Amino acid sequence: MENILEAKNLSKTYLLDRRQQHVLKNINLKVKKGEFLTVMGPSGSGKSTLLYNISGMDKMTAGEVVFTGEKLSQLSQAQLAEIRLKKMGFVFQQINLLKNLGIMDNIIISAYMAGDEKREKIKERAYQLMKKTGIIELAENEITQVSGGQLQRAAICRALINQPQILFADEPTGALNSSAAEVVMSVLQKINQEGTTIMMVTHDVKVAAQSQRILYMIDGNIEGEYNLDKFNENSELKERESTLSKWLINMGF
Ligand SMILES: Nc1ncnc2c1ncn2[C@@H]1O[C@H](COP(=O)(O)OP(=O)(O)OP(=O)(O)O)[C@@H](O)[C@H]1O
Repeated sequence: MENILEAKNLSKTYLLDRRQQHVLKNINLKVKKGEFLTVMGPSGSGKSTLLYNISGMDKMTAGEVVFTGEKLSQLSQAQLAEIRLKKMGFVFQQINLLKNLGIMDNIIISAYMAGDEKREKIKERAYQLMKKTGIIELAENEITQVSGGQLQRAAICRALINQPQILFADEPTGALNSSAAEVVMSVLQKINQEGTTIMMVTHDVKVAAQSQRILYMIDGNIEGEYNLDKFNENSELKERESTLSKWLINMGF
């Protein structure tokens, strides 16, 4: 399968109290088009930093990231912003929807600001996304009137409004109770099955077990990789979760 994203010797170093802290150490990885990839590892191992650097949200210290054939290091800030707006979607643990806008306006604002399309066309796409994520009845609500799980589904709609090729999700279920997390994960699986590549960070084994491949990071390195592809789509989540758990324990999780 074709790669959508590739990191080559990706490194990130922070200067902290005049000391260099190597948070990503020559990371090499490939993300295949259409796959659902998860990054796990202990707190502080560099998972979020990997997501931010591989998506061009943060500036890598060394190495290269190639996204749909383009080298991110060679792009200007404006070109990077354009790619992030139109080809990438982002979902975070903290759901940063704008408080003074309703659900619908929060979902459509980035597409509307991009200025390429008429509002009605964008709204039609937003309705389709809200239908898919089960929040259609909330379109006219204020964001203070809905639950955390519904808000996260609205955030997913916002992330998908420009039809990105890849969705980056940093702990998308981290702030949710288990039933809301389940719904959000079924939404992510559906989106993935429809063709959007997903790269996600999570601490939660049950959440990770719903993806296809898991990378395990320790101290800025990718120390292992586990493939859940051998399970077919209908296999029990419990079975996937239990074999993944065994592997993670071996990795020191
Ligand atoms: N802006 C920054 N400046 C300095 N150090 C940073 C910065 N961002 C992250 N770090 C450091 O980089 C390391 C990796 O952080 P990162 O957030 O990527 O880890 P993580 O694996 O996602 O952790 P967690 O699971 O706790 O979210 C940590 O030691 C962190 O303190």
